[in-house]
Amino acid sequence: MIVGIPKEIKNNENRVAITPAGVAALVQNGHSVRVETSAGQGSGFTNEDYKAVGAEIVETAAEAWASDMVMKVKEPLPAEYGFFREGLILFTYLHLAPEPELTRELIDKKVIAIAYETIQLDNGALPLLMPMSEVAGRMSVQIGAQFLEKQYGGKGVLLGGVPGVPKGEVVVIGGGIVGTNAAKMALGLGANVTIIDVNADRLRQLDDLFQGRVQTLMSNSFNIANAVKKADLLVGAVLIPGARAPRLVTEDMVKDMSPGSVIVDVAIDQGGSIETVDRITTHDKPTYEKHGVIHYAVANMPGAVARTSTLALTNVTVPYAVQLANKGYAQAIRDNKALAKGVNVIDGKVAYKAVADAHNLPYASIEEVLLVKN
Ligand SMILES: NC(=O)C1=CN([C@@H]2O[C@H](COP(=O)(O)OP(=O)(O)OC[C@H]3O[C@@H](n4cnc5c(N)ncnc54)[C@H](O)[C@@H]3O)[C@@H](O)[C@H]2O)C=CC1
Ligand SMILES: CC(=O)C(=O)O
Repeated sequence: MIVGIPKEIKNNENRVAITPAGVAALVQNGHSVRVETSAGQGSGFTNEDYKAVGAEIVETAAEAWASDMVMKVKEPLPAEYGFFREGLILFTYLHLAPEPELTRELIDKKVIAIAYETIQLDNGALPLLMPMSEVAGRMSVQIGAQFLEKQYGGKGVLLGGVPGVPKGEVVVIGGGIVGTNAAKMALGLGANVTIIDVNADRLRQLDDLFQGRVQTLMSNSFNIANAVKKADLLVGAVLIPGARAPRLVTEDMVKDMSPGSVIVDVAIDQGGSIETVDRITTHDKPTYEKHGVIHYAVANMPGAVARTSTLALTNVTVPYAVQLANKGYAQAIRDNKALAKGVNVIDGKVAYKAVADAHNLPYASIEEVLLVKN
């Protein structure tokens, strides 16, 4: 199989979908890899690094896309839709629930679109989302701490406080991978931390993990309103896999926050969990202010720490890419239930229920689609 690696084109997206180690793994399995020139630059990998392990360097995005399978990091942007074609395997983050136009293009062009973020193990874990959630969760607090500084428009609160002065209040909604990593960083800085989740078992685990050093709260609008009101830094970290993020923090709750507080809505890639997060921001201009509160809503946070993120991402994506390349997508999906859950669009049908529901489109299970192919 020929595997293509285009250069990422999203604002400040410095990650790349494969490292030289990943190229080596595919080449050892008998595949060819085309890497668009300088695709690895932002992550510290040169064309020569890729050539040394057997990749072909191609000059244009079109040449990289003219492959059997394209691996990317971020969802394709409109400038890339022209490269879609029937039978192309696209293996990348897709976040289709808030992206009707992209969903329609993938359906119409009959792309086999496999989303990193919905590949799911039997225990519910999302192994290809996890490393980037670890990165974004950790970043959310360092970013929030920065924007709380006066010169960035913040209220001038140091999250750890100092002896004799109150600590900052960090409220995290969603106690999964992003939320846990945000809490670790916030505790490390010495802040008071509250984690809100809808899953009582998860709250128990968090209470054990942090040995009572965080306040856990059941997610309901009463608890959220009270917690948000006192937050210096609010981190949005909820997820219902594949679905549009639930809007848990209302505009009125944001109005109740004190001026100069900061919201980091990590869940923006699934549409955002806070009512006043009404746009996606970029690393170039990461924040806007509403009701006196600073809002940060960058959908590719890990792109800013690309070296770490590319290594962490490709550690988990490449083994699945090798399966897809070795077996072909249909057999790979039949053999690997976790991978099958990654299929969002195939043969012009939406094969992930939450995505179909988000767009009021018909849903066809992957089993049905594969049966027709037999
Ligand atoms: N902006 C960015 O650059 C990045 C964004 N993300 C996003 O961050 C979000 C969180 O990801 P993970 O932590 O990996 O997900 P996760 O599945 O590990 O955790 C989500 C948590 O939300 C909780 N939850 C669901 N509904 C809730 C509700 N109504 N109230 C309170 N909690 C609720 C779940 O019980 C779960 O514990 C996702 O949208 C993910 O795509 C991840 C990485 C980078
Ligand atoms: C998860 C995701 O969307 C990202 O890492 O950019």
